[in-house]
Amino acid sequence: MEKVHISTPSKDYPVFIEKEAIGQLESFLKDSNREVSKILIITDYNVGDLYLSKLENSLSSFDVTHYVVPNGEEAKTFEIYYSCLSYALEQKLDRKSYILALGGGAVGDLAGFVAATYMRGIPFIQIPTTILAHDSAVGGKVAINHPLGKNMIGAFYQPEAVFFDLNFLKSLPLVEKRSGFAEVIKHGLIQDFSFYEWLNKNITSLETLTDEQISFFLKTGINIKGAIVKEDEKENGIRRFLNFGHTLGHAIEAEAGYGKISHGEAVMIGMVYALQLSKAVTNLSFNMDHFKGWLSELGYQITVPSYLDPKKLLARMKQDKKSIKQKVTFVLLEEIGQPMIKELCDELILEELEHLYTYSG
Ligand SMILES: NC(=O)c1ccc[n+]([C@@H]2O[C@H](COP(=O)([O-])OP(=O)(O)OC[C@H]3O[C@@H](n4cnc5c(N)ncnc54)[C@H](O)[C@@H]3O)[C@@H](O)[C@H]2O)c1
Ligand SMILES: O=C(O)C(=O)C[C@@H](O)[C@H](O)[C@H](O)COP(=O)(O)O
Ligand SMILES: [Zn+2]
Repeated sequence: MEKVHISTPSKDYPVFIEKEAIGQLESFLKDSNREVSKILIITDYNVGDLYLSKLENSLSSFDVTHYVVPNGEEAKTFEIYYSCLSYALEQKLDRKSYILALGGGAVGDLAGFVAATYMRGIPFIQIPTTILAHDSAVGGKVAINHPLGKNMIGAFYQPEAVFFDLNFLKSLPLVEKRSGFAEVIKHGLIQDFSFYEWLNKNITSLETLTDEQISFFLKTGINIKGAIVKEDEKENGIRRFLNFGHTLGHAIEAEAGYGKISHGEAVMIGMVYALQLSKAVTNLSFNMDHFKGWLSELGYQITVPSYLDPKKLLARMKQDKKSIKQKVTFVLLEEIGQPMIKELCDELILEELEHLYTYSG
């Protein structure tokens, strides 16, 4: 079984990446060092319909229950978080119980936060089912949203393991592939020029991705993220680079209403913006026309929807977790693969934002 090892100050854990990876889950849990009193699987309606019974059947020697939450961002609310905790209490989960997050990043973020806070923390395992979740399932950021900001209520809480079963990706709709692939491109842009070049050269359509391509870019992305999280688990320094494109991306998601524009698509607009800002601030040398042409080929919409007011987006960006005293801080690039952190003035932020309303791909 292919394995990436994640090492952080709070926990070391394996990420298994393979077709039929969940076939190994039961033996992982039966490891003599573990005592598993009960398992709660948290999933959403879409993923539950597709894969819940398969997962439950693979865990027949354990006492397993499940809780199904709404699809997508609707799962990352205080009400759903509270309902998961109530269900866990009703089912008498204890400190030897495991929570399994079966789904994309929304389920992973929610279930991880439930695990982090139930009885002050019980073990959990990520079972990602989207391309995007190569990012969200690794690194231990777990959270729910608040109407005033994305992921504002959360924790750093690492899973015991990640089981990335590549067969689950077969049912992923094109829009979700596009959302997830944005974070793959992010990993190349911030840390590895040759990986970015490989993606740019080899991935010309998201409809015809091969298993080999998917497996390669997921592993490379996870390795890039793992190396950063190893150095800076709690985001005091270089982990902020993983937020490339998110300053505007999160503002767009919140301002449009969670779930209206997918996380990856919002982050992609945010990355185009951050690249534009980098050109203005760091003299980044990068062929934007070529980049935007590639994104159009892949079907990305890279303009800010006209119904979003730039001043409201600026106000949202001031609430970003990287902002201190309402000064907006961006991840910029000096070169592809060389990120830096820079606080920018409101005038430049708004001036460059205007360009994103007019560009057509
Ligand atoms: N914690 C982190 O480090 C981190 C990193 C990146 C993103 N995120 C968060 O992740 C979330 C986005 O995650 P996502 O893009 O995986 O989306 P998601 O979990 O919202 O899933 C997207 C949609 O795809 C469906 N789906 C999931 N897997 C499927 C499958 N295999 N087949 C068919 N349909 C499937 C879901 O039901 C949902 O409708 C955002 O909330 C974002 O903030 C967190
Ligand atoms: O792992 C990280 O660190 C990231 O920033 C990864 C991002 O892709 C992800 O969307 C994360 O949830 C954003 O975190 P936030 O702290 O800005 O909410
Ligand atoms: Zn993200």
